[in-house]
Amino acid sequence: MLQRGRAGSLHTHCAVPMGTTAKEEMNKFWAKNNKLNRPMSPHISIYQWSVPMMMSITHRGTGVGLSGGISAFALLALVLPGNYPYYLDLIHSLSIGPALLGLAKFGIAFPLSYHTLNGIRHLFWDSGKGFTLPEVYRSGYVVIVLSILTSIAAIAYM
Ligand code: HEM
Repeated sequence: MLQRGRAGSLHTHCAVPMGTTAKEEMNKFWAKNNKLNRPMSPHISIYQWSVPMMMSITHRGTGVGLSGGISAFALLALVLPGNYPYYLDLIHSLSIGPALLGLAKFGIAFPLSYHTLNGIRHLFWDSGKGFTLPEVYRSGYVVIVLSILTSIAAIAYM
């Protein structure tokens, strides 16, 4: 970089020698960490678990789960020979108990309702509001309770 010195004269300023690649720097970084037996960032084992943290992880988990589930459903619909009512009848013919069936339905309904409601919480945060710790907890509990209630309501209609 060209900089003007105190006396006003121009001189070049070279901060980093360009002798190494990013990969070499990373290798050096990890070799040093291993040699000094340093714990790996972000030190997952030393964090104290909290409700907002669990909810954040669950939002990502349900987002990825929904993406995978919907993609799998769409692909199966394309490649399987039968149609939807056929497979629905097939499931009915297995005579699965109501408890297991309810659990399976909850497993489908909950990720969708949780991700949608928590997504609305995220969009609300995007307005710049609701970031005090009590507000984060309060909106979190509202989302958890509403997700469970809407999932149970959806199961009743499934
Ligand atoms: C089947 C429907 C949906 C799928 C497959 C889906 C999938 C995903 C995925 C994969 C992510 C990224 C998660 C991460 O890496 O952290 C995500 C994030 C997000 N989703 Fe969804 N989503 C769906 C529905 C919704 C709905 C209905 C809403 C809102 C009403 C919503 C709001 C959000 C928001 C706000 C984020 C970003 C959260 C952040 O800032 O970290 N999503 N979603």
